[in-house]
Amino acid sequence: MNSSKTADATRAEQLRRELAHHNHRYYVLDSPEVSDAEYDRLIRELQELEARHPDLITPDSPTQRVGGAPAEKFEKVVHRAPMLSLANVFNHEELSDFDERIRRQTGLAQVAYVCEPKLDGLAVTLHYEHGRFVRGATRGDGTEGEDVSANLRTIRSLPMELLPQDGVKVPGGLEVRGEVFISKKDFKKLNDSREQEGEPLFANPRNAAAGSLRQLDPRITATRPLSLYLYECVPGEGVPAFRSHTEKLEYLKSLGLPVNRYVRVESVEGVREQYGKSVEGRHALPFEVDGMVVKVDEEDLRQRLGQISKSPRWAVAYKFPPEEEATLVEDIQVYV
Ligand SMILES: CC(C)(C)c1nc(N2CCN(c3ncccn3)CC2)c2cc(C(N)=O)c(N)nc2n1
Repeated sequence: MNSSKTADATRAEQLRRELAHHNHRYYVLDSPEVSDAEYDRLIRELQELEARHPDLITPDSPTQRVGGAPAEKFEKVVHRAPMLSLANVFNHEELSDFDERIRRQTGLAQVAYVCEPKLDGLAVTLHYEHGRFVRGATRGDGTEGEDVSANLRTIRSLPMELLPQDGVKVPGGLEVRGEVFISKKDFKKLNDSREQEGEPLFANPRNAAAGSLRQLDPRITATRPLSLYLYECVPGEGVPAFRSHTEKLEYLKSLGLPVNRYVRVESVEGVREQYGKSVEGRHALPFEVDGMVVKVDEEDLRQRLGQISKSPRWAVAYKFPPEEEATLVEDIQVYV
């Protein structure tokens, strides 16, 4: 390479690193260090360098998020480890049954549970190799999903390259799972703009997220305000063995991955209390939820409990009652 080309290559690599850092600050930590104008200036400088030297373009460049031509169809992907389902509990008594069965099977007087908002989105699995995002898929039937990598790349909070914080070592291979969703604020903006354009409105954020992620044309997906939170990490070479779920979530955060901050560790009494608060508090959350996911925190307890067919014995979805407007419709039907 001649000197100016080498200089350009060095500058392009430096810009990619800077932009990945600012992307993490803005979309994952929600605390930008630079203005949007400054961020756009950096992106434009990288785009100009890549236009001058197309061979400098790397797949994880922030300029590659906006996706290429549409695919004919989605490729099928078989999940290396099945994506499990969740048994539902609907009331305190069923929650107590869940807790009592675990205490009986483990001989423990008390169990620590992690409570996570149950995001009303769709489950995905993401693969990173040597820290680079290489592929992502929908959950599908738990065994086989669809490769939606090009669409996932458009999600700004999905790092194209892991950003290890405070000296964490990046594993050779990493598979993480989480939920793609659209926040309430972004959903309203999306439907308002569709109304302006005379386009059909989305019924709810979950449908909008599912429809956007399953677009064959990633350029359309890139116009949709998709968000992502990760909550699971599949065991793999170079991936530490975690003592608890909370430790696992800290690890995901330390790699620059977005993790929901509304997560708490509670005793079963605390879960009950948290559930009561969340039924009321769900309207204050920035995203739609249809319950809480209650998970045993300790990894060794999970191992001892295992799973029944497709659902873990160590986690349940603690569902909220359907929204009041649903009952209103029933009343009208009864009245009619
Ligand atoms: C890893 C385990 C199995 C414990 C797990 N599984 C989940 N799900 C399974 C069933 N899923 C599913 N999806 C479609 C059809 C049937 N099951 C949808 C994801 C979780 C979903 C959420 C969420 N929504 O916020 C969450 N915070 N944690 C989860 N944790």
